[in-house]
Amino acid sequence: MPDPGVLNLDRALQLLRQTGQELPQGLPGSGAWLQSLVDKLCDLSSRDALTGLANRRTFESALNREIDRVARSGEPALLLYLDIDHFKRVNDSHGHSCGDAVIKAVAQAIGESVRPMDLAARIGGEEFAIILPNCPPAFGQTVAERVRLRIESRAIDVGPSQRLGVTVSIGGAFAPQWVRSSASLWAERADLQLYRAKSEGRNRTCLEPTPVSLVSAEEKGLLFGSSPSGDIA
Ligand SMILES: Nc1nc2c(ncn2[C@@H]2O[C@H](COP(=O)(O)OP(=O)(O)OP(=O)(O)O)[C@@H](O)[C@H]2O)c(=O)[nH]1
Repeated sequence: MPDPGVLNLDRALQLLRQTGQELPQGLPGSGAWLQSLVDKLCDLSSRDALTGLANRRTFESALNREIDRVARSGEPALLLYLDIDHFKRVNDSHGHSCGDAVIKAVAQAIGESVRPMDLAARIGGEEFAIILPNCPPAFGQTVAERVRLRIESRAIDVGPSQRLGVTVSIGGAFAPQWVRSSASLWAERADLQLYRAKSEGRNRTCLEPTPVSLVSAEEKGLLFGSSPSGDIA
C-alpha cells in the first residue's frame, strides 16, 4: 500500500531517463527540484516524441489562443498545413525507420525556417502545421515557399551511403481579423488549400486568396529580420 503522505516519483524520473531528458538539478524533494521535475514533465507532454516539435494537443490549444488574439487585436495570422508528398513510397521502398528519419529531417527544416514566435507542430504521421502570428497577407506566400524550398533542397541521410530528397505540399489560410471565428473553421480552410496543393500536382503552396495590403520596406525588415529579399538569417 503506498504511503499517502509520501510522493512516489520513481515513474516520473524513469520517464525522463527513458526519453533522454536531463534529471532535475538540486536537492531531491526540495521545492525547486519538484518544480523543475514538473516543468520537465509538462515540456515532455507538450512535444512530439519523434521530432521534438509541438504535438497535436499543444497545437490545438495554441490555435484556439491565436484565433482569439486575432479577433481582439486585428493582427494578421497565418496557419500553414504541410504534408510530405508520396510518403507511403518512402516507407514502402526504404522501410519504416528510414521513413522516421525523413519525418525528423522535415521537422528540423521546418524548425529552421520559422521565427521563434511561430509554433511548428507535428499533427499526424507525416503532417505538420505552423501557426505564424503577426504575418501580413503580403508575405504569406513568401514565408510558405521558404519552408517548402528548404525541405526540397535538403538531402536526407537515411543510411551509411544513402540520401533521399522529399517534397511537401503546403496549404494555408489567414485568420479572419476582427471577427469571431473558430479554430476548427480556420483549420478547415487551411486543410482545403492543402487538398488543393495535392490535387494540383504536389510540391507547391496554395494559400486562400486574401486582399493583399501594401507593406513598407520597414515592415518587411521587421518580419524577415534581415534584407527585404525575404531571407531569414
Ligand atoms: N515511418 C513512418 N511512417 C508513418 C508514420 N505515420 C504515418 N506513416 C505512414 O505515412 C504514410 C502516409 O501515406 P498516405 O496518407 O497514403 O499519403 P502519401 O503517400 O504521403 O501521399 P500524398 O499525401 O497523397 O502525397 C502511410 O504509409 C503511413 O503508414 C510514422 O510515424 N513513421
